[in-house]
Amino acid sequence: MTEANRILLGVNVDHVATLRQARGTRYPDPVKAALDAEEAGADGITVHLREDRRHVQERDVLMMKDALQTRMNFEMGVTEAMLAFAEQLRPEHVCLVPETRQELTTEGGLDVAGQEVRIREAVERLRACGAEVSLFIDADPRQIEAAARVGAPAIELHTGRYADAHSVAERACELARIRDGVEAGLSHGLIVNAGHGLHYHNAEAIAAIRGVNELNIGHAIVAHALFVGFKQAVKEMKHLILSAAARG
Ligand SMILES: CC(=O)[C@@H](O)[C@H](O)COP(=O)(O)O
Ligand SMILES: NCC(=O)COP(=O)(O)O
Repeated sequence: MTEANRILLGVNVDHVATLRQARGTRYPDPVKAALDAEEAGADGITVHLREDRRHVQERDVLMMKDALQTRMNFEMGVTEAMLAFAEQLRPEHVCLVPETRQELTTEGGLDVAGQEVRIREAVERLRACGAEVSLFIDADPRQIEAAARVGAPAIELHTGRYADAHSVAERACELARIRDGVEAGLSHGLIVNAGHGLHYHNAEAIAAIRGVNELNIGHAIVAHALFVGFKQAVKEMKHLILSAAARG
C-alpha cells in the first residue's frame, strides 16, 4: 500500500457510555471499549464530552488520557469551560464541534466563517497546550477557507448529510460535495479527516477518496459490537476502510 492511499480509523466510544448512562450503571465501560479498540487496530480514540454529559463523563476522559496507547481525539464545543478543561487534559488532538442541547446528534458543521475571531482564539489556546486542532465543518468552500485562515492544521468533514441521503442521486451529490471538500482542504494545506453517520454499508466510498487522512466512526461500530463483540467490530471496520482506500 502506498502512502497516498493509507487511511486511519478513529473509533468513537461515546455510545458505549450512552448505554451505561441509560441505566446509571458502572457498565459498559467506554474505557474498556477504547482499550479493546486499540488492541483491534484503532489508530486513535474519539470522545465527545458534551455540555449536557449525556454519554461520556469527565472520569472517562481522564482515565483514557492515562490509559490510551494511541491518541485521544477530544471533541468539544467552543466554550470557556471546555477550553479550560482541555488545557488541563492536554489531549493529543482536539476537534472543535458545534453543540446544541436539544439536538439528537451533531446536526451540522461548525460555523467557522461566521465567528473567525472566536475560533482563532480557541485554536491558539489549544495549540499552545500541544494539541493538534481540527474543526468539524461541512464540506463548504467558505468554511474550509475560514478553517485555513484561523490556523487550524486539520478539518473533519461532516458526512452526516451523505449518510442520511434518501436517494441514490442525493447520495451521489453529497459524496461529490465531500470529494470536492477533501480536494479544497488539501489545496489549503490542511489535514482532512471525515466522519459522522458512517457505517458498514456507506464508509467505503468515503474511505476511497484520495487524501482522506482519518475516518472517525462510532455509533455503527458500537451497534455492530452487540452482535460480534467490540474487537471484531473494530477489525471489520478497519479492514473495510483499508481495502476501500487501497482500491481508491
Ligand atoms: C461530533 C460528532 O460527530 C460526534 O461527537 C459523534 O456524533 C458523537 O455522537 P453524538 O453526536 O450522538 O453525541
Ligand atoms: N466525529 C464523528 C464521530 O466521531 C463519529 O460519529 P458517529 O459514527 O458516532 O456518527
